[in-house]
Amino acid sequence: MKTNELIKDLSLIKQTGTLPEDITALEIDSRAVTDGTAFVCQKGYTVDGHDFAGQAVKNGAKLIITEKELELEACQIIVKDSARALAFLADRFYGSPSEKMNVFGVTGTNGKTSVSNLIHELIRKLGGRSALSGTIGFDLDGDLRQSANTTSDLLTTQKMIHTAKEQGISNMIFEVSSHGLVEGRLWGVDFDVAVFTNLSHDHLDYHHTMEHYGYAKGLLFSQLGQDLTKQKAAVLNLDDEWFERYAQMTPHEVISYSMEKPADFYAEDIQYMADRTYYKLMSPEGAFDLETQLLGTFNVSNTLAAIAALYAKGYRVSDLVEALKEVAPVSGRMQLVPTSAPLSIYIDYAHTPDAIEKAIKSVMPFKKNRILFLIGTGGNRDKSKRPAMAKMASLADYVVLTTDDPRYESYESITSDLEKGMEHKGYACIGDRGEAVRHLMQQAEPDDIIIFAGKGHEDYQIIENTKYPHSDSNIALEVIAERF
Ligand SMILES: CC(=O)N[C@H]1[C@@H](OP(=O)(O)OP(=O)(O)OC[C@H]2O[C@@H](n3ccc(=O)[nH]c3=O)[C@H](O)[C@@H]2O)O[C@H](CO)[C@@H](O)[C@@H]1O[C@H](C)C(=O)N[C@@H](C)C(=O)N[C@H](CCC(=O)O)C(=O)O
Ligand SMILES: Nc1ncnc2c1ncn2[C@@H]1O[C@H](COP(=O)(O)OP(=O)(O)OP(=O)(O)O)[C@@H](O)[C@H]1O
Repeated sequence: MKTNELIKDLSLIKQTGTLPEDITALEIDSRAVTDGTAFVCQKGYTVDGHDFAGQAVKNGAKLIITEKELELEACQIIVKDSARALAFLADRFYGSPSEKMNVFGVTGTNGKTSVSNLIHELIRKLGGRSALSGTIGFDLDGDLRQSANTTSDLLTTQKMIHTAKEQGISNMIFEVSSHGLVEGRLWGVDFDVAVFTNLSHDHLDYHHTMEHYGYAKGLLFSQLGQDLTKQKAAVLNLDDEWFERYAQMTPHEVISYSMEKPADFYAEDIQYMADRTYYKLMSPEGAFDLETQLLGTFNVSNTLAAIAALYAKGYRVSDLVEALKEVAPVSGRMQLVPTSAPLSIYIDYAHTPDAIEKAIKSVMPFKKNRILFLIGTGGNRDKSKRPAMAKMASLADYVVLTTDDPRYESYESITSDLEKGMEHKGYACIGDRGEAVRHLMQQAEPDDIIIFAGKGHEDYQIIENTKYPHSDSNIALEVIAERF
């Protein structure tokens, strides 16, 4: 791209050296720089990209965008704020791709992956093409690639939208974390529909207060912007106390959904089965009998959110209801493990108090014997939620308290924090997750319902800084083979 074109209108303090005529790429990581790249220095919390500008030049960078003048051979553009400069440059370099696509953002404490995946799969079942970025990776219309974060850094985000657009995909779904919003990783993304699932205790090691956490999530709704000529909408959960505040953050249409009261989309006569859920969907286009393979109360809410989001972009409710029957559960979210043993095993990703409560309550309607529940928490992360998680786990008849990526924290430190919240004596503390799963399966009796929570789709345990292979379901099936 012509460098003059790239930096035209960029707010800059000064330029040193001669501007290269063209640049071949835009990067923020010196390790990715190749000949002819423009390198934008970004400050992290632990390291500062300005310290890698020299490395970037060695690797071929011809232009450095920096907040301070550096002792370097390459041309430098000095800006006041390099994060804002990056938002401008990435949007310009990739030709504002989000403006030419239908972009959906899904935020909330729980349900982001589930709702994003539902929107993505519904579009595809109805003949459209869609890309999805989130915890599970970057899914380019069925081609899954790895990504490091739920919400990727700003440059990766723009690259993903550009890649999807280049491949003729016209829909892009983002799972949006509060970290990503606060750090401006989505600056420049022109969202069409912003969806809110719910807000409850999580990530207080990062946000410190629920007020700040709630504010952070709200940034997505203000990011719908003020251009009322575009068909945009906020899809908000009427059952959550943040509904009103988020509605106030946007002048665009608000579409409500609820499991508890009349809303634009709401559920009546819900029936929970071990492998299906049925309800009557009340919608602006009338009432529909809805059937889904997704399980649990929270998935009723998630399906309502996804249907409302697509309705906002003109999809017919009847088509969505029909397509939903075929959509499979997201990997590791109340996923039934096939077994011939006379009991039910679910793998779930619940790792907040609210999600744990909902996971256990969702199997209660078809409980015949006991509910056995295994939960761990990560080491060196939000410790304040641990007792609250165990308090909710106490809803189960028998609980195993363990770890979920202990990192550098001792097993004992994690399980003793959890133990503080237990409300009955039917539990065991076993730090090693593999042993914990084994122990729980040794207790299992016919007709029990077993839930392994916290790991979901993940197939590893992080101990210190190493990932070890781990699968709750494989261990459970091994014990079943020995015992049943
Ligand atoms: C370990 C850690 O705390 N990392 C945070 C920290 O990064 P950092 O200090 O290591 O700096 P960096 O951003 O890696 O590096 C700064 C710059 O130097 C550059 N660099 C670095 C090294 C090098 O050799 N060359 C080089 O050019 C980097 O490319 C970057 O441009 O500061 C950055 C802010 O500028 C954060 O974005 C980053 O969060 C990382 C990405 C992270 O994983 N954060 C987690 C908490 C997170 O965001 N999680 C949410 C999930 C939430 C949920 O579960 O719902 C998510 O969205 O994934
Ligand atoms: N709408 C919901 N309300 C409460 N709990 C939910 C909801 N949807 C899912 N859950 C629970 O939260 C767990 C994680 O679901 P999901 O991955 O969809 O959420 P998430 O917001 O993407 O979480 P993360 O960002 O940690 O991946 C599920 O396994 C389930 O236990």
